[in-house]
Amino acid sequence: MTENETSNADDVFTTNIYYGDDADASYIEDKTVAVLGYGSQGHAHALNLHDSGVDVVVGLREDSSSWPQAESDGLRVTTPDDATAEADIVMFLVPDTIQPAVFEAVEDGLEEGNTVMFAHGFNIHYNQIEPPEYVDVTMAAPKGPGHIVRRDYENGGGTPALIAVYQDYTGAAKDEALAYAQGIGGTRAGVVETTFREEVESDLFGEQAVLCGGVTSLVKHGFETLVDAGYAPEMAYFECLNELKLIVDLMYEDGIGGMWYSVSDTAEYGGLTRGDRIVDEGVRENMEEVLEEVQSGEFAREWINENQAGRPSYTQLKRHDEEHKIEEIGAPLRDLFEWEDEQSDDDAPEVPADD
Ligand SMILES: NC(=O)C1=CN([C@@H]2O[C@H](COP(=O)(O)OP(=O)(O)OC[C@H]3O[C@@H](n4cnc5c(N)ncnc54)[C@H](OP(=O)(O)O)[C@@H]3O)[C@@H](O)[C@H]2O)C=CC1
Ligand SMILES: CC[C@](O)(C(C)=O)C(=O)O
Ligand SMILES: [Mg+2]
Ligand SMILES: [Mg+2]
Repeated sequence: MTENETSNADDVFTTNIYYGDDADASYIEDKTVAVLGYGSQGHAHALNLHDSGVDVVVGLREDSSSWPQAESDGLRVTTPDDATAEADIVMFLVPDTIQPAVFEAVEDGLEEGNTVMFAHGFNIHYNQIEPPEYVDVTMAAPKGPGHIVRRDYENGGGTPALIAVYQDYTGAAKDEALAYAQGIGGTRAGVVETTFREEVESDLFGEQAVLCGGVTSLVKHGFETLVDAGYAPEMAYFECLNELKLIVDLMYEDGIGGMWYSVSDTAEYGGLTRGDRIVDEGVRENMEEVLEEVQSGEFAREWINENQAGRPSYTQLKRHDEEHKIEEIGAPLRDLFEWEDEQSDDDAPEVPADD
């Protein structure tokens, strides 16, 4: 299939989107990729690329807790600066707030024509990292959590991804980024070409307003409304959190219409008449405010300062969230799912007790 060649896609798509054969693996197959970090995205990129036949070296600090795991997964591991020195492509997959320091530590190992890559453009867009002019700077950003990027790939599928070029020193930056996105499984689902600015702003907005912030707030408000009115927390958990996954699965598979088709007419009428009263114009205005904070750099400054101060608000908010009744009731309910044992562990992220 070539660019934009899907059923009636040409009439609908507004941007370049790439699939399977649009990517040319030769742009990456003779190269060594250093994946710095072996967390959520790091393990997925490293393992997917390795399984796609790419030479991968993982870069980790010497006392890293991820080091033994990466080695037992069959990967070569060394320090970030050694990995950078031997690699043609260096993908930064340590946390955003750590990346500037790691970049500074490895920068001397970058050679002319190498590529510096990101899965999120925060540090480039907000000027926290300034790469030298003699390298390419690109992005391959999966639109999904790393553990799902790995799971999708292993199951023969893929997670959609974005590619972007910030600096094209070699003239091959885009082709190489697309080949990388193919290597991690992105072209199996669709790879959208964008810019660093668009990726950063849409990603931060999406995770704050809808995917992580908005949805958890909606779930907790629904749960609290039922529990405060005297309903059993177990029932409120199944109604407002567990079933959300099942409803979203239907939207994922067949769109919003597919979900309405499967639920009852009563649910459909109730949802169509009440939904906009819950998420109303005020919520829309709040979303616009959140987007504005992202676009102006206000959120980025706040997050950078929060880290410089040792994360006081983050730590407190996280603790508060972990202590919510919905978490207390949810854990034993999930433990008692009869299929829990078979489904666990290889593909489920381990949630540490604390960090
Ligand atoms: N999480 C996701 O699914 C997504 C993330 N992204 C982007 O991908 C990038 C990586 O994010 P994510 O995968 O969440 O990161 P993680 O928090 O999962 O990264 C953890 C990894 O970074 C290493 N690390 C942590 N601190 C340091 C340090 N001080 N020095 C060296 N290594 C360190 C850890 O090793 P150690 O064992 O040594 O602590 C571990 O290997 C970010 O740019 C993020 O925005 C993009 C799309 C989705
Ligand atoms: C939705 C959160 C995310 O942007 C992601 C998994 O895509 C992230 O930064 O982790
Ligand atoms: Mg994201
Ligand atoms: Mg993000």
